[in-house]
Amino acid sequence: MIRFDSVTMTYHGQSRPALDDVTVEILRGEFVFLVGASGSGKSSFLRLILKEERPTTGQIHVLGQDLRRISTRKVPYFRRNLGVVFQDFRLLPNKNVFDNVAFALRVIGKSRGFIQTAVPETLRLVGLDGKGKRLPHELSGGEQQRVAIARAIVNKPQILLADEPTGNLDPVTSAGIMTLLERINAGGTTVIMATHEAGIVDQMQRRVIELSAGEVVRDERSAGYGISAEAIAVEIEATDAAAAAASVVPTREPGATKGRGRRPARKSAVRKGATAAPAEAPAPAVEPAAATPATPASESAAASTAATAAAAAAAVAAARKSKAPEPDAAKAAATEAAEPDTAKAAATETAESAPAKAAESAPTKAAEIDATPAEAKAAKPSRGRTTKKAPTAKPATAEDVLQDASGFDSASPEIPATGEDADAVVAALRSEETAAAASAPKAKRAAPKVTAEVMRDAPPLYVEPEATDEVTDEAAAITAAATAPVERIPAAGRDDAEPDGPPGRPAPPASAKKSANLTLAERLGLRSPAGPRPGDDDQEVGPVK
Ligand SMILES: Nc1ncnc2c1ncn2[C@@H]1O[C@H](COP(=O)(O)OP(=O)(O)OP(=O)(O)O)[C@@H](O)[C@H]1O
Repeated sequence: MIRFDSVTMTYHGQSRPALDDVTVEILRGEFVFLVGASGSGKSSFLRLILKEERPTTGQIHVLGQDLRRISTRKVPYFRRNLGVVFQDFRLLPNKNVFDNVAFALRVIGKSRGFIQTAVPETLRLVGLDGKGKRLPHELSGGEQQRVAIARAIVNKPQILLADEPTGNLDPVTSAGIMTLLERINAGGTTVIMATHEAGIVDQMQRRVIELSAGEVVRDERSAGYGISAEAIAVEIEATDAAAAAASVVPTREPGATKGRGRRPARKSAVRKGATAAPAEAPAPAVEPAAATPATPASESAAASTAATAAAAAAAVAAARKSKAPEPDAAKAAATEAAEPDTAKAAATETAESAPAKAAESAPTKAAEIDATPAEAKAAKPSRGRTTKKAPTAKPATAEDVLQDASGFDSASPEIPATGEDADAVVAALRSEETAAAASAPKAKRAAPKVTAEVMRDAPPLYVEPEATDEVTDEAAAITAAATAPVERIPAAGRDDAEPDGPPGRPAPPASAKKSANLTLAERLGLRSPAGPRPGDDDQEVGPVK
């Protein structure tokens, strides 16, 4: 279904490839997690499948097509087989739920009748029945993501690509989204999801492809998030913090970060023991199918280091972004972040004071930076976590939606064939976006991570109807009574037989005579002949007399 053959992709102007000699095959119906540290190439992998980027070398086949052979003009049509979901939902803020989902269908020229059937059906599938008239800002984050998922699947794509779909959601809501994706996958859709959520990956035990510095370093069936992904994330963040510190503290201990420049994370993973958990034996080299669970001690050390590095980097970055004088505490913490021994102290110091100082001088900028003090604290009990960019639930532009949901590439001169005038739709949406900018939802902070416990305890998103319940049983009894075959008593066998039936036919039974005086509702069993019973709905179903 999807095949990468020795794919290397280097972005324009970059020296290091985002993906480096990647060869993988994903089969129809698989559920695949793409994991790896920030910058390891997950989004680039998804963009290549979408043909938003093209490989520098190597070949990609999707749905049996060599992507090199799909012309720019045909790309929108190719993308109709793919649904895409993002971390920041990308809904049209001034369109209600129904129209957000319908929009992609309108643009690709689906009939009004199709839309009227497909949209409610899909909303029901994602658990949003009855919410079609709500605007995105009237929904919770989880509901907004379900709208985005509904939009991605309404055209029944064969492949669903999800880039950090739970990154903006709290753990319980995230678990609900995962049950939804699982169900979509169970329906036959191939799902590829990039994520940092160790809890989700560990709990679901699906195929895991792990990237590190653009290379596939692990490809396991039924796997967890894996120690190497965590170690890489921790190491990179620590390195980032050290690099940030280096840039603001020109004269410091020469040995403090010697040889610790940003480097291929795979090598870092091998060195994890020396960096994140000095008390532990070095972690094993990354081998396919050889992920070893982290010991609690190494986990906690890793988490502390991650928190430290993240908080320090945030403080320094905030100060640098604001062009304000760097807070001393931030400098010190960032320097210390490179030293595992002082990680904990630095985390506390940084989390409590440095970002606060930085925020004083640049409140808006500081809010944009990842790893706030609260997050740094939240990171403590969890496994080594990365510090992704602070997710922002930004509203989509018309082009985004067209491109993401229906395969319209705004860079492409071609607009897919439409039932409505796509140009007009886009123009109208642009003006709506301008008006909506003021009411756009505020940026959210990253949610706490999903743990395996939360995944286990998450209520299913779909509530299957109860097989039996009181109302159903009662209704069934009434229906059975109303439709039960009438007992026919042969006229010859009755003493009181009256010759009132047509010759050759049995006379109507006594019950039939009696029923002649009943109302329609009574005859159908919808109303008791003895009058309403206690608790009966007193609405009339038919003429009483
Ligand atoms: N448009 C771009 N131009 C240049 N370089 C890019 C571009 N997009 C990504 N990169 C670089 O390519 C590498 C891989 O980035 P990518 O976004 O694929 O990583 P990722 O694993 O998805 O990260 P994250 O988890 O933070 O989303 C990074 O080094 C990144 O800086």
